[in-house]
Amino acid sequence: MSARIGLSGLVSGLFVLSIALLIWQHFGMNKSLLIDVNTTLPISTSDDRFDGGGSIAMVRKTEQSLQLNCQMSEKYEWPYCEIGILLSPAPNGIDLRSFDNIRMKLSYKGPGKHRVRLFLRNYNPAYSTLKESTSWKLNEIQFIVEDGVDLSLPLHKFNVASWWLADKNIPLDHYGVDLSNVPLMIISTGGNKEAGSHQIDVEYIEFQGKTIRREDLLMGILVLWSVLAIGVLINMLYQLHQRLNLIRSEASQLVVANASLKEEKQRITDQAKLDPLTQVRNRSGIRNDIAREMANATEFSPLSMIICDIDHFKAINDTFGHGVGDEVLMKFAKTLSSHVRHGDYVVRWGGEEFVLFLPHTKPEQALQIAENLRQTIEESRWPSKTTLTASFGVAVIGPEGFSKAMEAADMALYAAKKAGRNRVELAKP
Ligand SMILES: Nc1nc2c(ncn2[C@@H]2O[C@H](COP(=O)(O)OP(=O)(O)OP(=O)(O)O)[C@@H](O)[C@H]2O)c(=O)[nH]1
Repeated sequence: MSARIGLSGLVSGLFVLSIALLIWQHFGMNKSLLIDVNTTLPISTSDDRFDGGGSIAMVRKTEQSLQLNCQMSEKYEWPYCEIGILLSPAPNGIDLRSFDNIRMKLSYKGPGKHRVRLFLRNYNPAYSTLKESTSWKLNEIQFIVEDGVDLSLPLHKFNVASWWLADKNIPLDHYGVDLSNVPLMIISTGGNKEAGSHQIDVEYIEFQGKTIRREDLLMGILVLWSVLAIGVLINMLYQLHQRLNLIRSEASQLVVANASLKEEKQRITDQAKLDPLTQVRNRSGIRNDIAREMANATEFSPLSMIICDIDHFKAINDTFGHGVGDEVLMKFAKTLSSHVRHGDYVVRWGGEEFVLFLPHTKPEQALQIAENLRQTIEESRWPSKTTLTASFGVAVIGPEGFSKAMEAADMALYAAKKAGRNRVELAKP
């Protein structure tokens, strides 16, 4: 919850910051480079006499302007006079790319059209040499001066003089306007061939721009939003990873708990199948096993059963008490269990009566087992030095079913009891 509040706070904060920066950039963040009569930059003149012409240029500072006086002669095909202002000594010019506009106030007196050219010469070692300033790229713009009117020239309107490109054999890669390293600015008469006196007054020239360009600011804001988005994404992945780990650990705890519950359930189920006193099976604990053994039994490999009942057990209880009676029952069960095979079943059927189920055992074999048990019981030592005997009824669980076999075994037991006890009887077919 608090992370969500933190995130929405961050998004709102960044949104407000972005808007504030854009507004500030639009109305503020201004920078300028002003050149007027007070400039300390080195100023020079040149004219077409260098090219064989006869025009004479002179510059002076008046109270309000830099003044170019030009005695234009028609001797040269393209007569001109110009003022050069050294912005910075080559090869280190100034970078004008962060400016986007030039404001200026000029006035022009003289015959013909009052055209003026502004050159921004760019130095680049790829095509420029220090000695020859004509090798510096000729970025130019031409305009007509209206006296006393402020002019505004966007820098993107400049182009490179085509005659200069041809004259200097400039490779195609360098054809475009380049204002990244400008040492020299030139104000020149522009294509006006009328002979006579021409006067250009430069009141000021101001390069205007923004300390941060709109494109750069937008890029910066985009980067900020991208960083935020990536941060949020990484945080979400981290949170998901943490939750996944938590779920995994909870799942493994559940697996452990489930396994121990299963164990406990199995223990309780097993316990429920046992007689609590003697720890042999009880009746309900044998049901499924007997059903299975009956299904597996065949005529040649039958399932036999022996019912055995302690003789005169009541007398033991009466003589020695129930505690001794219990001890006798426990030892009796142990004796039965230790004298049958693994895979046979010993069940306390109730009171002092036990039933043995013997898979894959024929009646004569069951009879022999019962006889062995009878002898063992008779010969064993019993608690309180009492003597003990038991009677046995043997039967086979045949196709007639369990109840019939149980009935037959019970009758055999009854016969054994009737015949004097401590005997084994086989059920009548
Ligand atoms: N100590 C003890 N006695 C039990 C338990 N279950 C049954 N008895 C006793 O076992 C005795 C069984 O007596 P009877 O059914 O008369 O049989 P008997 O005395 O063995 O006589 P016969 O079977 O005819 O030889 C009763 O006194 C029951 O109280 C038990 O868990 N512990």
